[in-house]
Amino acid sequence: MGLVPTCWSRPGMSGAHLDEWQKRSFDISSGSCTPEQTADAYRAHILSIQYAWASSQLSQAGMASLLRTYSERYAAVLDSDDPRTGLNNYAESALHLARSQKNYSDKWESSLTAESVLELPSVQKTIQAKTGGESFVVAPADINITVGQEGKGSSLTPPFKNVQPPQLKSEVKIAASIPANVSVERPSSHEGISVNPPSFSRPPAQPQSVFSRPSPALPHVNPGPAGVTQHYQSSFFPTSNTSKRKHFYNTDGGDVGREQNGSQVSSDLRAVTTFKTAREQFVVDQQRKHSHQPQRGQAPGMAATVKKSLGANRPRGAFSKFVSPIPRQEEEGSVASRNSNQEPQILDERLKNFEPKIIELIMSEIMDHGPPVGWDDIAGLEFAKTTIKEIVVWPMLRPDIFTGLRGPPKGILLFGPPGTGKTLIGKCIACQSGATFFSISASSLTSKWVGEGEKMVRALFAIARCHQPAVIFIDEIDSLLSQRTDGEHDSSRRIKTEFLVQLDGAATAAEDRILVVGATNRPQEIDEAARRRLAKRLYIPLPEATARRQIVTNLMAQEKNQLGESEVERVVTATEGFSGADMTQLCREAALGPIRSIQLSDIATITADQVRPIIYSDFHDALKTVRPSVSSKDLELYEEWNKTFGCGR
Ligand SMILES: Nc1ncnc2c1ncn2[C@@H]1O[C@H](COP(=O)(O)OP(=O)(O)OP(=O)(O)O)[C@@H](O)[C@H]1O
Ligand SMILES: [Mg+2]
Repeated sequence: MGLVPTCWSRPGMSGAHLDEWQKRSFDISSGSCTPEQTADAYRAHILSIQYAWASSQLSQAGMASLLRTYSERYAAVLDSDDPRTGLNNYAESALHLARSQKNYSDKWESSLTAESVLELPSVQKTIQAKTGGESFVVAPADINITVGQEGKGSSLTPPFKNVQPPQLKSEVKIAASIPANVSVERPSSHEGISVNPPSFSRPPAQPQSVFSRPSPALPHVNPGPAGVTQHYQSSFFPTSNTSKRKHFYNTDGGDVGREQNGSQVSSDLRAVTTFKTAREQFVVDQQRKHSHQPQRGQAPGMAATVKKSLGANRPRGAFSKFVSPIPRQEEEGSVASRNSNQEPQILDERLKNFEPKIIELIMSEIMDHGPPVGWDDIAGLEFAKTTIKEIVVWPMLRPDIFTGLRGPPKGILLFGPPGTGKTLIGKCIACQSGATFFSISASSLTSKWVGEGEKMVRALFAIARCHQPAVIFIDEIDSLLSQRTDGEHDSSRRIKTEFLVQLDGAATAAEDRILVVGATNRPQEIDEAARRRLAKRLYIPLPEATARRQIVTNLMAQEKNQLGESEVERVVTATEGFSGADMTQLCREAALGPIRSIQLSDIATITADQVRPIIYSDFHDALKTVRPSVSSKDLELYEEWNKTFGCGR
């Protein structure tokens, strides 16, 4: 006994100091002390250790080791039921208080009501001793029992005012459900008021847990009767039933959601612990991910169209989804729940025959973010815009009216010279139609694997069917649906065939609200079967004078300019044969005019306000470098094709 662990010693610790500690230890364990004295001495010893650690006389490791040693000895004195050596912490009265402790499915409620405290034999005994055998009834409400504050006087309510408290030394506050303002102190003797239930003060042989129970290895001492104030979170504390407690402690992440009896405690437990198993964390991440995905096809006019990446940008690191090549037995039963967490978009029965990889690839083609494009942003093209509104927007909004003969066509082809706004119209449809908008490029439907391409096309239409109303926009559709030739590769031929079947075949039901919008500047290369299926073929011509004026006015409105109406008119006249893209390019070039007029030496210091406005001469200069990109010969071809196949007036 009295051995000081070697970890106590550390450089700089004096020999005299060590002797002192050894002496104190010996005094405690010499056997000449009463249990109370021994307990007090151990407690003082523990405080000294903490003090020594706090004042840097003791290392962390040394302090922890000593605390462990002395806390155990201290606890042994408290718990021993031998009256010669211990304080019998598990005395009858303490067990009595703990008896009504509920199992861990309920919030723990102490039996320590005002009545029960008064009924305690030790309390009655004390009261009777002090009042000469008189007994009285006390209204429990708002009783403030503070027993045993040595030298501080009594704070008892009137009926107790003559009662002298027993000689107690410390205070234990029970923060459980004691009725208003009842605070009861704990005596150091087992004859006094003992309100600390055993499972509170020291659950025997409990492993380390997430609870705030002090650990012997930490600078908190074992909760004892004196000198230590404990605030227990009773609802987090497990029952004293060992088997249940064992189950409770052994509950791993997988059990958390499965607990039946322990739902209250487990939810509380989850509230206090931040630990999650990898699987739980994964489920939470997935839910978060999918909850962030906007509802598609719900809000017409919602902003935004940016094509999602085609999977290449998705993380492939440690956090990417691992798909085991062999389905595990135990997982098969929980496929539904797993799917509900991980792949909610693949729940549809109609998609069950498709590989998740393909579905994921197609889903990534859905546009749902990006700069909003409105109909007014498209200059001119009034006929095309009106027709598209008729075919796309209104039937999407009022499917009940657009039925039968009024039903929209299944396909539209936008054709015309480059840079005239075909892609812009596609973006506008994406924003304005309120439909799920798939922007598909030919490359995303082709695959190096034989047979994958057709599957992709089938999956595309199947997913679109699940997300109706849907618009499938295929820019540069000529690359996908060009004329079928004898020499072409078999796989690309099959993709085309599949596309035609899906577009107008048995696979497509009459009531399906799926519209394919194709755009091309090479309409003559489109396969004749595809041409027929893209029933509405709209010519998107070069902008007329009005449209060109609108483009210039719209773009100049965003910049500081000094263009008069007549000057704008001169620009419009000078740009005959320009496409919309050419007009945009011209305005960009003109906007650089004021910058070019700045001296090179000033460019670093000039403020934005000092840059002069755009003037007509800037356009004049720009017109020298920007030329129309569409030749008149090309235009004739478009006009010709429009006369033959187009649906315009
Ligand atoms: N009618 C228009 N109104 C306003 N801006 C237009 C118009 N047409 C073209 N533009 C401008 O030209 C740019 C290019 O247009 P867009 O990409 O729609 O051309 P396109 O018809 O798809 O060409 P391509 O056939 O080469 O794909 C647009 O971003 C826009 O700035
Ligand atoms: Mg385009």
